Amino acid sequence: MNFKIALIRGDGIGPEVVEEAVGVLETVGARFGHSYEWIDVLMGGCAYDAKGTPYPEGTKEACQRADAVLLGAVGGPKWDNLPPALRPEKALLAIRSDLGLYANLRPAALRPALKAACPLRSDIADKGFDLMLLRELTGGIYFGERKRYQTEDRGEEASDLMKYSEMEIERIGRRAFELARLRRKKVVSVDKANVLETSRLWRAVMHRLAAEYPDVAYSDMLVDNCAMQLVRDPSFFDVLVTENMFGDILSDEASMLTGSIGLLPSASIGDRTPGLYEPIHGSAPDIAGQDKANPVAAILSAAMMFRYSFRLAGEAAAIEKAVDLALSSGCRTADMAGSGAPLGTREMGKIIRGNI
Ligand SMILES: NC(=O)c1ccc[n+]([C@@H]2O[C@H](COP(=O)([O-])OP(=O)(O)OC[C@H]3O[C@@H](n4cnc5c(N)ncnc54)[C@H](O)[C@@H]3O)[C@@H](O)[C@H]2O)c1
Ligand SMILES: CC(C)[C@H](C(=O)O)[C@@H](O)C(=O)O
Ligand SMILES: [Mg+2]
Repeated sequence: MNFKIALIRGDGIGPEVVEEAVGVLETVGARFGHSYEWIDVLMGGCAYDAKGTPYPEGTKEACQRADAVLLGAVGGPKWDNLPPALRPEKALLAIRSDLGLYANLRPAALRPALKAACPLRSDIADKGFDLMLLRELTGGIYFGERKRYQTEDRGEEASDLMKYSEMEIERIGRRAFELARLRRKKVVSVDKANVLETSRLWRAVMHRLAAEYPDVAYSDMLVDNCAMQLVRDPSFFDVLVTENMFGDILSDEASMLTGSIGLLPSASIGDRTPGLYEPIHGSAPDIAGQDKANPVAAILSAAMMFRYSFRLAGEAAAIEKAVDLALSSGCRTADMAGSGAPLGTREMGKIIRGNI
């Protein structure tokens, strides 16, 4: 088959890890008989530098015309003092929203070769874990009205509005139950219903849905407790569904249990639009341009593209096996190397390609 893939290489380590993911896609293409049309799309700080805006005209349309989008990361200190509307992160939120990508799948699994890298107690690490964090991606506090104004007697004041509709909660909730049916049939919904009204609505909708999926075990959990339960024993979780900001924070936490944030991929999916695939990590300005970044998260994002956009599970599994083989033969980038000698980004990518 021929796939049209939009590439948003982005900033910092973004271009470095996307390059390795593209190499892996090419290798999988050669092995399984697929070809690609690559469409380079400008977005983020690099787009601001080139065009004066992080989200140039035509970026959205180019992504809409593609079969899938692969993104590295955007942002970095160079652009941190721009006005909010010109910040690279604003473009990231815009593309997610414009493509209707409300469901963000962030799998966090302890890869067999990395048990020793897991910071949890050894008896817990030995059990392993494999959870799917499902993050609502186009609503909540990320998209509510923001204000900043001067008061008469309290100095400056700022507010960010957190808002959710039943429709937004129901569609992500259904995704959670459907995903759980393909896994271990367990959903934990994470909220802050002891304080937030949005969470009380979230919980009410989830309970209504749970009644429609009696074959799936359902429970609620408060987000502070969830942060603790994740580091106590992540094997408790199968599908964890939560709102936008809680999902952002909990997924970085979960990543470290797998050994490094450089390992975790994500898929952002809507109803009828191309999916967007990206590592959960950022542009890592501290290591950018040094051939130090771990390309595995981007490479596993390419595997998710095969699984969720192209519905080709064999190709996805081939990539995942190639990553596991590299890890079990001791290949480690600096973020995972401990006191051992680390491999560079390009070398790691080359070994994974060779394993396919
Ligand atoms: N999807 C995205 O585009 C995205 C996601 C998160 C952060 N960001 C942006 O990235 C910039 C930096 O953010 P941050 O420093 O808070 O988070 P970050 O994820 O970029 O980096 C956090 C730490 O993890 C390390 N790290 C991240 N990815 C790695 C990899 N693949 N291999 C090895 N080490 C890795 C970094 O070196 C750093 O020490 C900010 O501008 C932020 O807004 C973008
Ligand atoms: C860069 C930032 C806007 C983004 C988010 O918060 O969604 C990032 O942290 C992520 O996890 O993809
Ligand atoms: Mg994040």
